[in-house]
Amino acid sequence: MTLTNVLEVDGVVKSFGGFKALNGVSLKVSQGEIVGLVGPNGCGKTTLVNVVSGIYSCDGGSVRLGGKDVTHLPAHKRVLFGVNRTFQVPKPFKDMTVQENVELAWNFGGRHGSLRDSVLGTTGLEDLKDRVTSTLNTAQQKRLDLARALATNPQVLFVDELGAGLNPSELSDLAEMLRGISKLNVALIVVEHLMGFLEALTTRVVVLEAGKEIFEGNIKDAIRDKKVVEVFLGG
Ligand SMILES: Nc1ncnc2c1ncn2[C@@H]1O[C@H](COP(=O)(O)OP(=O)(O)OP(=O)(O)O)[C@@H](O)[C@H]1O
Repeated sequence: MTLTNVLEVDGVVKSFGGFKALNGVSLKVSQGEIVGLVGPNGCGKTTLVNVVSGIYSCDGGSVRLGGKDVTHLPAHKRVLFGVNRTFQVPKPFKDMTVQENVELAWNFGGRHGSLRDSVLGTTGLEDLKDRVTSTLNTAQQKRLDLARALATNPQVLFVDELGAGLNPSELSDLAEMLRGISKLNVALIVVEHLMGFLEALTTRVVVLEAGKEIFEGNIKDAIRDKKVVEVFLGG
């Protein structure tokens, strides 16, 4: 079976002043794949999410979505080419209900696709759809962030530290939810520090350090890799 690359990031560079937060990072992800993106604090994970989703422009390299070069498109246009992301700190419209937030995201995403009607079910928010968002707890707000991103019908979805602060039972529900989303042919790039969570979820991890990729492969091999161990444990 030939897998289609829905995301192709090639040699991306991003600088802040004289500091290179990303220094030639490449990444290919195929339809429905779940890839872990890991590395120590400040290695460039969120910057990569911001560059691919179009929040930041890049200073070199290219980003292709579904074969289309989107390197110079702003975030709101890239959404229409099938990329979206969640945020480490969710920022829903707090005075709106859960359903209204999802509707707004669906409008923003160009009103495409069939996910709109199923996202509340997929993210376990059906019973909360009429709740004003400010009354949701942290785990529920994170699920709403996921629902809003899904409502734009992404082919590629970055999930940025969605597991942080969740208890083991909430983490297990989240893993199940993400597996369900990948079965809808959405490619997931999961940014996470929780290695156990990633081991149960991903087929492949990419490890960044100081803006460069230092490992790509199976997580079992990653935790035995000399360079990876050095980066995480200082040797
Ligand atoms: N807007 C910005 N302006 C200046 N420096 C930035 C900016 N955004 C990120 N950086 C710097 O770029 C580097 C990479 O940051 P980034 O947030 O991508 O790391 P990260 O791997 O996501 O870290 P964490 O695991 O802590 O979330 C850091 O040194 C950070 O301070």
